[in-house]
Amino acid sequence: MTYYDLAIIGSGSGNSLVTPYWDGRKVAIVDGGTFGGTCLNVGCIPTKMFVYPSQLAAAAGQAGPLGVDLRLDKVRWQQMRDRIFGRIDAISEAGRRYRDEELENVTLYQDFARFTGPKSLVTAGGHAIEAGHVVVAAGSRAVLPQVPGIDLPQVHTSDTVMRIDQLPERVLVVGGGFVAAEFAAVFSGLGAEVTQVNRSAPLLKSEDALVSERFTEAAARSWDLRLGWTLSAIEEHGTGVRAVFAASEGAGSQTVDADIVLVALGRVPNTDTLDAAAAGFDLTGDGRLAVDGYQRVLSGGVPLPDVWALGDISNPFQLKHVANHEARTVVHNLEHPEQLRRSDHRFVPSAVFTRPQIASVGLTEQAARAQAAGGQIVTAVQEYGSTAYGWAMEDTEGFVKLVAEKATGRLLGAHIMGHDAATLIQPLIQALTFGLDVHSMARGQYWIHPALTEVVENALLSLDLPPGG
Ligand SMILES: Cc1cc2nc3c(=O)[nH]c(=O)nc-3n(C[C@H](O)[C@H](O)[C@H](O)COP(=O)(O)OP(=O)(O)OC[C@H]3O[C@@H](n4cnc5c(N)ncnc54)[C@H](O)[C@@H]3O)c2cc1C
Ligand SMILES: NC(=O)c1ccc[n+]([C@@H]2O[C@H](COP(=O)([O-])OP(=O)(O)OC[C@H]3O[C@@H](n4cnc5c(N)ncnc54)[C@H](O)[C@@H]3O)[C@@H](O)[C@H]2O)c1
Repeated sequence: MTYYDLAIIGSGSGNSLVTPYWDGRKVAIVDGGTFGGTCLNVGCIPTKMFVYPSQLAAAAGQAGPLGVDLRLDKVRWQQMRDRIFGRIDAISEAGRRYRDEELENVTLYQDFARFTGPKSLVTAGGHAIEAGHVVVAAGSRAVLPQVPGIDLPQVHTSDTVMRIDQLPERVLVVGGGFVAAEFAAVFSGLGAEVTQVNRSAPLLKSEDALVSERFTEAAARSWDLRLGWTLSAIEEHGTGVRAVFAASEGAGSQTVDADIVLVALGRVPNTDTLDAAAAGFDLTGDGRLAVDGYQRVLSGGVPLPDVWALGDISNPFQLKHVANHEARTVVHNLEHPEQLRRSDHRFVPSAVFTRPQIASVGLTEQAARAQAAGGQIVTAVQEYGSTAYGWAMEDTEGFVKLVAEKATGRLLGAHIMGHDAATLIQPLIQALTFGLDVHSMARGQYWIHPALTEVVENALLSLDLPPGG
């Protein structure tokens, strides 16, 4: 049994916990996967590095109405892939080497581990570890449905699909969430024939209903979209596969032939492989580690001393900026046990880097109405096409939707679909977070003319609020 002052399970967001405070103290980092975790190696970063060139390629099909005839000559997939992973793999390896070889006080165990007690672990290789403080940052993994053929080499998750050797001609995307939306857009933008099949309608159903509805329509215009079908089997067919789907309601089946299949049916926290329940940690109904507002792991509803968790293993958001925020909370709390700080989960934004892009923060209209308890909710929808920059783009899809409380003029939620939505939403995140009311936001500052941000200004002005509200 080796004793450490701090043991961190997971080198994704967990890696940022090794601050100078730990110099001269013994730290163990345990990770059986690729150093740097999901976001760096198989998540946010490589996906967006594919999204950008795919957008450039897709622009060829969008320029015609503006009087510019573009043609997509060729996509050099291998060069694109190698540029992306040439950069990412080097960052991962440099991070691993720094922790493993250069920091004297840190020991890196490149192995999976499971708990034998609240502050003791054993690695798969048999190393027993005990620690004064434990931080669980072991993330989540992709769900695979147990259907015949799921193990075929043509079947991928987001972990493997970005490393394939050539751009497939036909891609089948199964699922209707964030991962499915992003990869369907990437592959179709690059010229592959994409079929997306989802169990239910509409797509992206955690979004505001108008966003889900309009994105589903946009997706159906861009690729072959089939809703209401559940994957039941995959079989080899020539060099590719044939996937069989059963009608989600009623009888009937259909098949889709493709070169590869991307399965994107959600992610589950890695608490099972950690033996978290055996160590006495409380789990939420969906299998996450239960934590309090200070990121302390609970046992029997009570925070365990010096055991912390952060990121996908414990929060329901499954977003990197949330994991980073929680890591900052844990860094502070480890270093200042007398002045614990809470994580702030009030206004967690998200963006889906699909085509068109989507971003949201705060309450959807449906959630706001459910919570209103008699108070009146107002909404406004402003089309990009109603502003000068929207005219420049000849935009027909983009819009900003705002949700506010009538009596107070308080903004409750913002939802954007269209060009640069993830960037355009930032002032609205700021307004929600710092409690800026709608009128002050709209009229208390300049809005650059004729920037696309005018669509946000006009959406704020369109809300039917009392004067000054
Ligand atoms: C395709 C894709 C795209 C995404 N895009 C975005 C995006 O654009 N924006 C965004 O905000 N979020 C995005 N996300 C989500 C984001 O990647 C995650 O929320 C974030 O990486 C979670 O960080 P984490 O530190 O909690 O876990 P991770 O980064 O997953 O780290 C957990 C680590 O723990 C290790 N581990 C697991 N079990 C054990 C064990 N028993 N013993 C030892 N080690 C273990 C794993 O090997 C892993 O390295 C995306 C995710 C995916 C899959
Ligand atoms: N841009 C981003 O921030 C970004 C991008 C990608 C992923 N992520 C994160 O990664 C997580 C995982 O993404 P995801 O797209 O895999 O999950 P998701 O939760 O977004 O979507 C899962 C989809 O699969 C469907 N589904 C679930 N089980 C099913 C089953 N048995 N049969 C058929 N359909 C089923 C759901 O209805 C849903 O449409 C997300 O929660 C997201 O937070 C974020």
